[in-house]
Amino acid sequence: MNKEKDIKRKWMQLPRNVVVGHGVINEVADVCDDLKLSGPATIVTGKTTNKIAGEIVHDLLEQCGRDTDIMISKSATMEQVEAVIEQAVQNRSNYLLGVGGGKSIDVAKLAATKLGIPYLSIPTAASHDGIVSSRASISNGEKTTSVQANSPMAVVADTEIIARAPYRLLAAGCGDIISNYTAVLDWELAHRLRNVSFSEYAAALSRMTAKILIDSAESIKPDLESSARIVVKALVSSGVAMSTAGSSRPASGSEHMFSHALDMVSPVCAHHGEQCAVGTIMMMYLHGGDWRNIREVLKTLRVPVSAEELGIEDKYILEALLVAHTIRPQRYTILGSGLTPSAAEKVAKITKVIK
Ligand SMILES: NC(=O)C1=CN([C@@H]2O[C@H](COP(=O)(O)OP(=O)(O)OC[C@H]3O[C@@H](n4cnc5c(N)ncnc54)[C@H](O)[C@@H]3O)[C@@H](O)[C@H]2O)C=CC1
Ligand SMILES: O=C(CO)COP(=O)(O)O
Ligand SMILES: [Zn+2]
Repeated sequence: MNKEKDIKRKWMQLPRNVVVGHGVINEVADVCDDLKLSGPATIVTGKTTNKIAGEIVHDLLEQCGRDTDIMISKSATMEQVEAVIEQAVQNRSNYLLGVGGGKSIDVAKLAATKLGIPYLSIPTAASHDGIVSSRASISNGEKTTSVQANSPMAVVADTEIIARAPYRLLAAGCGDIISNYTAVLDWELAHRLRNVSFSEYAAALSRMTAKILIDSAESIKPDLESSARIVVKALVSSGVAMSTAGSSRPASGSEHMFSHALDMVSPVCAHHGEQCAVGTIMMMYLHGGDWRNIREVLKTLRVPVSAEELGIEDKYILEALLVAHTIRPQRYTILGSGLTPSAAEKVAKITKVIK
């Protein structure tokens, strides 16, 4: 047998340009020129983020003679993806620009992928690591699924804009990064118990990103552009880990399943990264790891560490813990085939997530 034929093939998609810094939004037309993007474009943004950056991007492109349209997306659902596709086809758009939080970027990402056109990722907050990744987290009304999508052709992360966003969003981004620890532990477990394919490089990059962020925790503070820069770099690095793996596995495990479950069961939700952070404390306890240290670092960063701080009732934390394993049944994690009600209460109480 020819052993060379057994070597797995891999196709990694990464952005061509990653532009990070003060005022870089002003370079958006140059980035489009560099990528040879021409013709009409559609900006996918949110109601708030349109005022913060969507309109700026629109005006900058129009000033350069680029016909640009704005579409306000309300949520990260298939419906919104279809609506963007319809508008982009009507406008004969040659490329999209996702401007805003994780939801606008994910909608632009999946719509561009389905249309077979490029897109740019222009985050207005460092709240999630989907800025760079080749995955889109889309809800079908019941569950959030992680869909394979194209990586952005370019990322334009203006740290001046990002630093002006509420600190809570930056803290949420830190939570999303710190959750890499339990995500990788779950991935290793699935590799050992279920023979799930595993990438040492993606896992090491993901863990290293979380470690660098934790080591920088003391210097991450509100209203500091240098803090926004630290977190953006970590989010880019974590997204590259996902793109390297061709899966969200390096950055999404049981703690993310808990967060997605909370989105389903709780009438009130906190930010994605905040919910993942609380999930990380509990899943680290289940893994037998140093959950107390994770909790302390999150407190230093002013990331919520309890149901009360999330603004979510204890009963929904318990409900989410009980259904989290059903969110992605194919994704094996420390939750296995589910927790019993008494185990769920125990983990949430011991880790001080509920009283
Ligand atoms: N595709 C991927 O690999 C990943 C996807 N995600 C997804 O991303 C989403 C979470 O991202 P988020 O940004 O937390 O959610 P989001 O898009 O809902 O934004 C959170 C809030 O922040 C506001 N906001 C954004 N920038 C602002 C600014 N500069 N000033 C004031 N307000 C601002 C938005 O208007 C929104 O109300 C989830 O749907 C999650 O599943 C998260 C991580 C990775
Ligand atoms: O949020 C993610 C990584 O931070 C990845 O998204 P999923 O949990 O939808 O796979
Ligand atoms: Zn996440």
